[in-house]
Amino acid sequence: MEVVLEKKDAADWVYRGEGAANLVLAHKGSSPAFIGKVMRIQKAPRNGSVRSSSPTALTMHERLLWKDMEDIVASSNKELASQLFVKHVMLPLLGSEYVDSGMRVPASREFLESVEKNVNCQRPASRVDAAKVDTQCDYVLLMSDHSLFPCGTQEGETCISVEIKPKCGFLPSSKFIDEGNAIKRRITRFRMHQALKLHDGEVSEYSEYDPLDLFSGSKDRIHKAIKDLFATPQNNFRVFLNGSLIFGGLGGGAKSTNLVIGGEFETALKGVIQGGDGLRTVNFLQLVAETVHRSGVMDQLLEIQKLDNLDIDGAIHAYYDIISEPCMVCSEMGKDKASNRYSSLHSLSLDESLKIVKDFLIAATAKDCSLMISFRPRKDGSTGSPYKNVYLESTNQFFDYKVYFIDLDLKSLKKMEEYYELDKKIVSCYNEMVETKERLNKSTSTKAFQTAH
Ligand SMILES: O=P(O)(O)O[C@@H]1[C@@H](OP(=O)(O)O)[C@H](OP(=O)(O)O)[C@H](O)[C@H](OP(=O)(O)O)[C@H]1OP(=O)(O)O
Ligand SMILES: Nc1ncnc2c1ncn2[C@@H]1O[C@H](COP(=O)(O)OP(=O)(O)OP(=O)(O)O)[C@@H](O)[C@H]1O
Ligand SMILES: [Zn+2]
Repeated sequence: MEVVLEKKDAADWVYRGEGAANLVLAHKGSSPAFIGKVMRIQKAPRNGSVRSSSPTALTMHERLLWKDMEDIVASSNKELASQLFVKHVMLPLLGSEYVDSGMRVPASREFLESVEKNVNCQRPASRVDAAKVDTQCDYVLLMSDHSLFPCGTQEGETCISVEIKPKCGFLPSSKFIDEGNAIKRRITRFRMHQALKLHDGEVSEYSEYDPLDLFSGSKDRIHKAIKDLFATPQNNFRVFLNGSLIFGGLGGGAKSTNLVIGGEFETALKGVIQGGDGLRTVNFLQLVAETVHRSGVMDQLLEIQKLDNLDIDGAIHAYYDIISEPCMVCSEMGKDKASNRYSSLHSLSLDESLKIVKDFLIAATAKDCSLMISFRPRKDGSTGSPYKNVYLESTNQFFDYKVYFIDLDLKSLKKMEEYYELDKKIVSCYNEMVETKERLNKSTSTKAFQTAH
């Protein structure tokens, strides 16, 4: 018999977190079907103009784009299309070991309304203002709670997990990058985006994190990346202890609320990570770095991110050909310049254009997903664990670990124009910041020269 979540079930679900598109709840009841699970509920923007990850159902052009994936094309709504995208596109690319495409469970409108009422007070105000639970949607997505080990932890056992949103880990080298955007070949999108986020008040300080370190394959650089993420977690780094947030911001968004800070974190690590006061955090960050390095997952993710090999500066032209509209980028650029530079893209076959944009969107998902790495200390002498293990030399401890990717949602085709616009904004804001800095440095050194003479 199919289970339908009813109003009475709402009390069993507690707030876990959210992103721009989904609200995530964890099960705290005793229903065997739901123990160790989280529920992902689709949100709807309060004001129609707020970005949404996909339209109600796939558009005609999206159906064309995904034509090789029959059931994605046939899906009647965005949640189903997105779930099938995870299952049929992202899972084979990333590996079934690392991806859980979840299960759809019917939910009544009363259940969704009740859940929303229960958790609203815990949600960051900015998220509440931006979107509400989509009560039109009659399904939720049930997935394993990746901040726990399945079958629960045995008595006295603890599970600590880290959630990392690594963002894009490579510098684009496409020949279609305009000279005005040449900086993109030298500075990562994440680092440039920090300038815009700072300017717009989305973050309060500039993160030192550089995705190139995390994706470098070098143990030392990965360690640096983890330390930088810890210093400025924004929405890129969180830690959970037995499913409860112990470090980082709740509710996603770069400017999150309920930020748990370092001192409390050191205390929370007692019993999991050995070491005297002040050392447990250091040891934990080492454990995370060692595991990222050892697991090799960043290489797998990088390969998929690199499906974007033309950059938005190239892919946008293929997009306009797919939607059969005049290319806005070429129009703005003027005929002569554009026809020289982008004619090769505009003379591709439809299938070639489709491949470019499809790969770009798959890469966009891989650039926006997060990974959850969970650890549990191994008992002395225990063998036969189904999990991989990692040794933390500084504390002489062994840990079981597992890695999962989360938030592998399908990006909508319509976003191509937004990507192009945002990219321009990011580059221009970064260039402005650099120019202002140079001007300030110049005037400081002139003043210093004048004072000295
Ligand atoms: O464009 P970006 O790099 O800012 O990424 C967006 C994320 O912002 P971030 O910079 O990571 O804080 C953004 O995250 P936040 O809302 O800032 O937590 C979303 O993940 C968004 O995806 P979608 O609209 O939900 O499909 C993301 O949009 P996509 O670009 O992945 O479509
Ligand atoms: N399977 C899971 N197990 C444990 N925690 C999860 C799981 N899925 C999501 N979460 C938690 O819920 C939060 C929000 O989930 P998710 O990133 O999927 O939301 P989203 O709205 O799709 O994000 P985005 O803003 O990137 O579009 C995550 O940051 C994570 O902390
Ligand atoms: Zn063009």
